[in-house]
Amino acid sequence: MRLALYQPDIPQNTGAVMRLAACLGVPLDIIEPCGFILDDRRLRRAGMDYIDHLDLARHASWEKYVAATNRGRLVLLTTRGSVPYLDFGFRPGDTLLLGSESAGVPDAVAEAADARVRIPLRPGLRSLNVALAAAMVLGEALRQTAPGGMGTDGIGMETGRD
Ligand SMILES: C[S@@+](CC[C@H](N)C(=O)[O-])C[C@H]1O[C@@H](n2cnc3c(N)ncnc32)[C@H](O)[C@@H]1O
Repeated sequence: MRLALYQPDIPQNTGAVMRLAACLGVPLDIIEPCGFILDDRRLRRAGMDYIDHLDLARHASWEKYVAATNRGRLVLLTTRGSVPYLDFGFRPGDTLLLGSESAGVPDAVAEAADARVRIPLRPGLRSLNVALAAAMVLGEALRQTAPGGMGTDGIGMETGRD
């Protein structure tokens, strides 16, 4: 299982996804350009020292990401997905791709995905924060594919920080 962020806009969100990926032992791909400088201090603050435990790959463009990665299925999280994520059968090699905060992903990227899943929301409400959407779907994907394997119990890194 991997996570991928398509052209993220908000460093605090990217920091939160980095922390999620580090804590659950899931590699993260960031598809640039980002709406901020990737070593932005706001991102460091959000990702804190968890960033140092992250398996991170950066890609200069969508085309370079597609060419460079040897991955399984690309599962796009999108509010326009046809399949509710709880009805989707995840596989261990899947990459969960999330869109940018401002615009999601372009049609060409959505069409290149092998599947498009959505988190059902109450009528009239647009979308979740990208990091929360990532956490919900990653939790379900790991529950299905790695029962009992959502990382080791690393409680108490004893850094004195949350
Ligand atoms: C703030 S949302 C993007 C909203 C954007 N205006 C759009 O139309 O896609 C950022 C990302 O979080 C994920 N996301 C948020 N809510 C979601 C939902 N209900 N179902 C699936 N993915 C969701 C998607 O990957 C989305 O591209």
